[in-house]
Formats: sequence, C-alpha cells, structure tokens
Amino acid sequence: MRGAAAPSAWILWIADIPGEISGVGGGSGRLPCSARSRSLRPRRDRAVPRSGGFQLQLELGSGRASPRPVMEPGKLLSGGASVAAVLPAGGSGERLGSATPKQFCALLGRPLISYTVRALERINWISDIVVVVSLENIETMKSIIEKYGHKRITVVEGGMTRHRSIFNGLKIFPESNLSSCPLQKPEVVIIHDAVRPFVEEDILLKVVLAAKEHGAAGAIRPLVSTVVASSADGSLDHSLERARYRASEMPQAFVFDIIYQAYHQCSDYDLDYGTECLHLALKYCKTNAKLIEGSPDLWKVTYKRDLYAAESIIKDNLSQQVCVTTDMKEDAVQLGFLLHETLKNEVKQAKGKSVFLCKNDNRLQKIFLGQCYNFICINAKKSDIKETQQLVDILENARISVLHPVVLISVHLNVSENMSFSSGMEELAGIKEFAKEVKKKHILVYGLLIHYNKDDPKLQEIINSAAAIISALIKDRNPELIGQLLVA
Ligand SMILES: Nc1ccn([C@@H]2O[C@H](COP(=O)(O)OP(=O)(O)OP(=O)(O)O)[C@@H](O)[C@H]2O)c(=O)n1
Ligand SMILES: O=C(CO)[C@H](O)[C@H](O)COP(=O)(O)O
Repeated sequence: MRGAAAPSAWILWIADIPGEISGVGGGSGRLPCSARSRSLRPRRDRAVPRSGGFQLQLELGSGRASPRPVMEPGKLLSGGASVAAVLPAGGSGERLGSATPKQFCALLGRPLISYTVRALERINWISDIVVVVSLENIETMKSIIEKYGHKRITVVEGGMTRHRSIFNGLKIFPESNLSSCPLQKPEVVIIHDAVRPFVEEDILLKVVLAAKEHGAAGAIRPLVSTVVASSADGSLDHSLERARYRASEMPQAFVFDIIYQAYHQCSDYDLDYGTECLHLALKYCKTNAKLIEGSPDLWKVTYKRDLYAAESIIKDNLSQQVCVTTDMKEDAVQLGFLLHETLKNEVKQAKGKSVFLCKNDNRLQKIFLGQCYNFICINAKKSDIKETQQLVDILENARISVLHPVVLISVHLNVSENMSFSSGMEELAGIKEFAKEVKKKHILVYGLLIHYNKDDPKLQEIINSAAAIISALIKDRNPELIGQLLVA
C-alpha cells in the first residue's frame, strides 16, 4: 500500500451490460515427434469460397458477468462424460499476411490464442486442453501459458496441415488409461480452432452432449453468400440452393474413439487436403454428426480485418461494466452519483443501486471476480490522487489486469469558484508520471478535471460531457492517452 491514507469508506456504484469476458498456469510441454515445414505444406484449392452503457447491476454478482462458481476443474459433465479439448494452432496464417501467425497476433496486447485458451479453460468440466503448435512456436506458446497463468494445458507439436495437427493432438491421449501418461483419454473430445476466440460455454455444452448421443456434433451457421461451382473455362457450372446448405464452423465434438479411429483410417490425401473433421467421422466411422446452430461470434479469424473485428468485440465486452467509487466527502458523493446516473442513462434498461463500500469490504472482491475492468475514482480534492493510488493498489493485489487492461479514470473536482482551469492542470501534472508507472501493471490511468459550481444551471451539461469522455476512454482503451488530463 502506498503512503496515502486509505479513506474509511467508499461509496461505489456499478453500471453493467451483461457479457462474458474471457483468463488463466503451466503446460507440461509434451512433444510427439513430427516434422513440419512450411514449404512442404500442401496447398488447398483456394477457388472454393472459404468461410471464412450501462445496465445497472442491481446486486453485486448478478448478471452474466457474475463470478463463476469456484469448482474443481476437470469435473465430469453431468451424465458422467469426461471431456478434453484439442486446439489446433499450428498454422502460419497465410491469408492474414502477417509475419506472425495469426494465433500469436496481439489483441489489446495479449495473443489471440490466450483468449481462446481462456474461453475453454474457464469451463470446469473440460479436464485437459491440448494446444497444438508448430515446432518453432513451442517456446512462444509456453511463455504465453506462463505469462497469463493458463492451467490444464499440454503443448503438442503440430503437423503440416490442420488435420495432421489435430491428429497429433489426439495422439497425446493414451490409448489406454493404464498408460503412465498423465492425460486421461476422455470420453468426448472437443476440437476447436485456436483462432475462434469467442466460443461460449453454451455451444460447447451443446456439441458435447450431442456428440455423446450421436458420436459427433458440430456448430453450423447460415451461409452468407451463395456457393457456386465453376466449370473448367471459369464460367458458372451450377449454384447451390443457399437455404439448404450451412457453413461448418467450430467447435466440434466427438466420442474420442470415433474421431481417433477416423484419423487412423483416413488416407494421406484426407490428411493433406481435407478440411472437415465431421466428414472424416462420417466417411470412416459411419457417424452422422448432429449439426447445431451456433452464434455469429464463432467465426474464424482469417484475414487482417478479422483481427480488427476481434479487437473491437473484446473492447466492447470490456466496456460493459463500470464501477464508480468515491470517498464520503459530500462534493464527491454528489458528483459521483450524478455521473453514475448519467452513465447509466446511456442504456435503456438501466436500474441502479448504490452500495456503501468499506475498503476491506469483501464485496469489492466480488466486483473484481465479476469482471469489472473500468473504474472511475472520484478524488474529492482537485490535486489529490490518493483515492486513485489506493484503488490502483487494490486492483494490483487482485491481479485483475493480468488478462485485460484495466481503465481507471481519476476524476478531480474543482468546486472552487475562483480557481482557474490552468491552475488545476498544473497541480495535477503529477498524474502523468503516476500513469506511466501504473501502465507497467496494465492499468491505464486517465485524468479528468471537472470544474463546476454546485448552483451552476449548466451542471448537468458538464456531467454529460464528463460521461461522454469517460465512455470514449473506456471504449477506446488507448494506451497512448494515459496520464492526459481531460477537462469536462
Ligand atoms: N498445419 C496447420 C494448419 C492450421 N492449423 C490450425 O487450424 C486452425 C484453422 O486453420 P486456418 O484458419 O486455415 O489457419 P492457417 O492455416 O494458419 O491460415 P491460412 O490457411 O490462411 O494459412 C488455425 O487455428 C490453425 O493454426 C494447425 O493447427 N496446423
Ligand atoms: O470451419 C471448419 C470446419 O471444419 C474448419 O475450421 C475449417 O475447415 C478449417 O479449414 P481451413 O484450415 O482451410 O480454414
């Protein structure tokens, strides 16, 4: 804790739009041998189209962003199935056209694959997650696991094609549970592309339960464009009736023995040119997969624009909940409440409740577990950042910025009538250095000066301007703007 004395109590308001935000130790780094070379990689036929506010949280911990129940990982799914997952991540991302394979491209500073890993890792009924990466990226993957504290991960070396990588991932599970291998062969295995980060528990559960019943299952989506076939001279041969067809997406799930047998029996041609696991289960194990409609967010990051879209979705998810804190001083409370009301009015379904929060109140922990990544700290004194400093300490101790950057807006009130803006700015110049320091902890601090007079008829206008600035800072999460002192 820094030198600043902690306020005896805080008032806190939370504004929330429901939404899941993806998070968390050590891989065993088991490597079956398999050579992989980019130049030897078979090319597939590219001619075939490729598919590519604030609602107020009433009770702390309510809504979709509420803390998940703390359960032992690796629990059996109800009905008794053991479930593991294989994430193929051994590609080079040619279509994206970056030197870095897309699964390692950073979104808000964190590699894409970490988001996907977190999306599966947070599900306690998935016992093991096998991540398949190319030989040259094994160390990168291990450092990602270490840095973001991912758990239950085994890293396996990939193959020249996606099918070969998946097969390598499956081979890591022992054929017999009597083997000395620490990974137990699961009853059902999920296969999910590492470059589809927004997979939700709901669809995973659906494909797993359907796979248990039917042997195989996969997520589908309506086609966006019509599929056509061209003749040898490049003219239209025929087109498919769009409504009858679906795009096959991920996740998919399989009874382990079915997909394992399918991969063992399939030809080299299948392994080198095939793109569909469900097809292998059908062709080699006579298993008709159950098809399950998935959400639009299941799309695969393929092109550069998909990276931009993914980052926007993450930012959007992160901006759905905001927590306004202030100490007990009258001006701060009044302003905090007005600000809170204004922020909350930005969404229609707003219903609010304020709670008093002592600094040791364990409800603060619930807010962190509830995945709030935006904090507005109202400092009663214009030039004093002690409440902000204290909140930074609490955030740091709670380690919530490990997975996502936290936005902290340090609001300073200038209620004095004779104080000019410029003198307010001077006194707050220190916030720049403070923000630079704190950025190392992945906490983005911005300053906001609200100069007002309680009886000013334009007070609401000033508050509206403050709320608009706050919304923009939260939505943008721009690390280059930290330490700037904005004026409402
Ligand atoms: N030899 C390969 C090729 C692909 N994949 C993985 O399979 C998933 C889906 O494949 P795709 O989107 O085609 O990825 P890339 O092959 O990397 O992309 P591109 O086809 O544009 O080169 C990705 O997570 C990718 O890393 C893999 O594990 N091993
Ligand atoms: O959508 C899928 C259904 O199985 C796969 O992700 C897709 O086939 C992968 O193919 P490619 O690696 O060529 O993009």
